[in-house]
Amino acid sequence: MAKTRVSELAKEFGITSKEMLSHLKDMKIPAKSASSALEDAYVSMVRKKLAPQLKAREEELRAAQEAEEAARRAEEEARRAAEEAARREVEERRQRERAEEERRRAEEEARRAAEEAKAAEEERRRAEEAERNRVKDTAPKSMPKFTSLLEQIAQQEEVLKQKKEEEAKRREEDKAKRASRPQERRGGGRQDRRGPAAMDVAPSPEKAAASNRHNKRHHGHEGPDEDRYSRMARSAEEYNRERVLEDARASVEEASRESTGRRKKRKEHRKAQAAQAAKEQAIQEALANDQDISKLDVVKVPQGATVAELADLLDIPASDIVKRLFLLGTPLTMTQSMSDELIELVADDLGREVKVMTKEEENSFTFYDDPADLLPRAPVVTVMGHVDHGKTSTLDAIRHTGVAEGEAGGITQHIGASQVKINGRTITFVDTPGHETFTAMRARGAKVTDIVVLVVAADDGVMPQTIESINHAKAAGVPIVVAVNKIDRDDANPDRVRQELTEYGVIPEEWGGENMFVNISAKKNMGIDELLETILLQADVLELKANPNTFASGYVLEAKLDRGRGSVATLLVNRGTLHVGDALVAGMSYGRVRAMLGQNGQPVTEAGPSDPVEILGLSSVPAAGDEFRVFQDERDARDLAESRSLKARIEEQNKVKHVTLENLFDTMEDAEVKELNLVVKADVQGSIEALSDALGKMDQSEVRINIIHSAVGAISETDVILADASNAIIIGFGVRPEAKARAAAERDNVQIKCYQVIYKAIEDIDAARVGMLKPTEEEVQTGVAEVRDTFKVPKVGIAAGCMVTEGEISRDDSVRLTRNGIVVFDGKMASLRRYKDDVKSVKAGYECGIGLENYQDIHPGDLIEGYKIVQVARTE
Ligand SMILES: Nc1nc2c(ncn2[C@@H]2O[C@H](COP(=O)(O)OP(=O)(O)OP(=O)(O)O)[C@@H](O)[C@H]2O)c(=O)[nH]1
Repeated sequence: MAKTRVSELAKEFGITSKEMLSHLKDMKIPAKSASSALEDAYVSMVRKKLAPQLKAREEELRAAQEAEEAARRAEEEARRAAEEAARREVEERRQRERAEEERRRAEEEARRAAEEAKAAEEERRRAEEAERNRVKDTAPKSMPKFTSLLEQIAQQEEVLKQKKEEEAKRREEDKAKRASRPQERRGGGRQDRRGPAAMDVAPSPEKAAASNRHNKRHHGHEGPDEDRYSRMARSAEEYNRERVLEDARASVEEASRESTGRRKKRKEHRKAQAAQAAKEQAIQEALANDQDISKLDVVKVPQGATVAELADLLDIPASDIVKRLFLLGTPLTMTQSMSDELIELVADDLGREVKVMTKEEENSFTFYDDPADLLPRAPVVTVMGHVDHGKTSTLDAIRHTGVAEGEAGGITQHIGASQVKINGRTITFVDTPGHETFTAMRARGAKVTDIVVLVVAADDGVMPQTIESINHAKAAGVPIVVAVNKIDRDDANPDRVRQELTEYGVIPEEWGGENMFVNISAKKNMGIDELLETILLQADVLELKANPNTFASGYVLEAKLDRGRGSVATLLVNRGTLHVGDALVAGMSYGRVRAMLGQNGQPVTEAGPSDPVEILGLSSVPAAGDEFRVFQDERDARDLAESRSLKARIEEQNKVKHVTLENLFDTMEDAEVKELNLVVKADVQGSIEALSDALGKMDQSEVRINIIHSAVGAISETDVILADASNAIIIGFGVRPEAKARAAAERDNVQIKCYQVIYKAIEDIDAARVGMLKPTEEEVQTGVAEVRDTFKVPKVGIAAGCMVTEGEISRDDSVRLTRNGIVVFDGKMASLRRYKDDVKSVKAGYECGIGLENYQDIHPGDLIEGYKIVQVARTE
């Protein structure tokens, strides 16, 4: 039940605190600034409300990320494709060049081979010719025979030559073929080179160079013997690769420049956010540990501080602030209080950091837990529902203790909350059913309930308090589990209950809603286990956790003054573990835990998160809903409690003096309003709350009822002194005045009224209120006199000689002079005389002289009516 800051919540949704504040405003959730603490109820409300938005945002982010990723991938792909295309282009060009070169070389070779063959043929023919000529010259008789032999040789040579030519031609064709198929040749090069044609022809110098180049390239360096074409091809390849790479890089850079800019901005924004968050965290941690946040250059400013107070806190001349306010268009004087926004604006303008502390924040604690320290805790449940729908019976069935039948005395101990175990798990129930307590606690900032069990009688359906309960639970953002009760009754109609509840947004899960429903009969003990299991299911959804290994904190559920045991308070721990002997502060009370009792009155030594426990040992009686916190040092606890009491007293005193522009007119009008001041003392806080609730509902337009002080405990002498000083009545519930108080009341004439039942007190107060109503004014005629004559009286003017005909006219009556039924004068008498004597009154049947104040125009025959304004008490 730790609170969550607006900034944390905003972070969770990935939005700015400002955006979150605007959402909160829309949802009518009170939050002043980024560091305002929010109740869990509000937090869950916000989470619920903003969940779709969060989801949408996540989607958006994911889509953006995906788009970015896709763009990046596309860029990469494009870059790779461009590189590949460039590489392929270079490769192809190189292949084309190589093929061209090969072809050219093959042609050259063929041409040279043909020339060589031609030259050799020429040579041979020339040698043959010479030989023939020589043989011819020296030939014997057998020459013809020899000649035919030569001819035969020549023929054979001719055949050989033809064969050679054919062979050369075939080789040429082969080469040409090989040149046009470089890949194939490379692939099967070895075989080809080993082939018969290759064996015949010695490798050409070009071929050797090419093979050299191949080897050298392979070894990563180039030699002077590298041929021109391969050099050209290589540099072309390099040039192309460089150019393509450069282009690709440029386009990648161009494409990513925009997103880099965005990334940079986002990074800066995140950095600023992180710094802000770190600072807020530091402030909150410091506050949580009661450290001085001024070390962080942050000034704590109480909410509603005046211009002068703010100046004082910031240690600057007030005129500086007044000037800034003027420029901001909100001129205020030194003693006027400032809104949170104004305080923050002005401080910001001054380059200062402030933390506006709400009263709640001043009195509440903020704790930080490492998520690793959090352990599951039991859910805390409040049972609500319409009167007589079976709240008590349900709780009773759950606890099997017979509370409903034995409320008057069946239970040994009643500490305000109880725990049940089911399937080895615990559930804590707040004992006081009904939304009044729930809301009263919530109004004090105490968030004790995790789950509401709404009991609806199946025979009665949705009733006014059912709706109220739903509204209260919803306002607090607490999930509702519906227990449809009394299903044992013949006229039970659980489906109708489900149907009716849908109208109020409570929709069963099986109908697509969010609420779990269980049919039960508290009386017949049916469905109770299922209800408990459902509560646990709901609790699982909530993932309730707390850190048990720290100093305890939580809320006061109920507190009272016990005759024998002193101040007794039921606490619900929501964090840490409470031990006997711990020093703690609860509201304005402090003390050491002298003893701790569990739900059945058994002594316990410690209480962990979600455990209710009754403690003894506090200095005074805290109020229900007060937050409590354990301190390491009792002195710190006492100091805090005392400073809180002092502050409360000062505030009480200052209350009447506070005038702001907003309440100025009210206060002026209030001068007409009567006040009935009360000092209320009671045995339990609940009675005080019930009374103030009832008083709040009375018509206070004419008589304002102020409870100037209320507390649990006997009526003391100080109460009487306070009542005397403030003209108040003392009301006591279940308490009596101490002897000294009684004596003081008698001495100071202070009324003390003691009651046992609340409605009687309310009746009396209402009677007193009516008694104090401004009486109505009524005119009462006193007498009538007829003007018979007029006289001139020296120094007075005209006086009328009259005869009183009706009643009795007195000197201090108001008079009306009428002529022919028309009022010509309405005012006071200047004189009333009989003969020469001034008289107090004149009765009917007597003559008298009447002078009117500042009026001379009196005629015989006029009537003078005497009248009085009397105040008549009202009966409402
Ligand atoms: N038939 C039947 N009667 C029930 C059941 N549960 C409660 N009742 C009766 O309903 C009446 C009201 O029950 P309570 O438990 O006092 O109801 P409640 O809501 O606590 O009432 P308040 O405290 O007055 O608001 C009692 O007479 C119970 O006996 C049930 O399951 N079946």
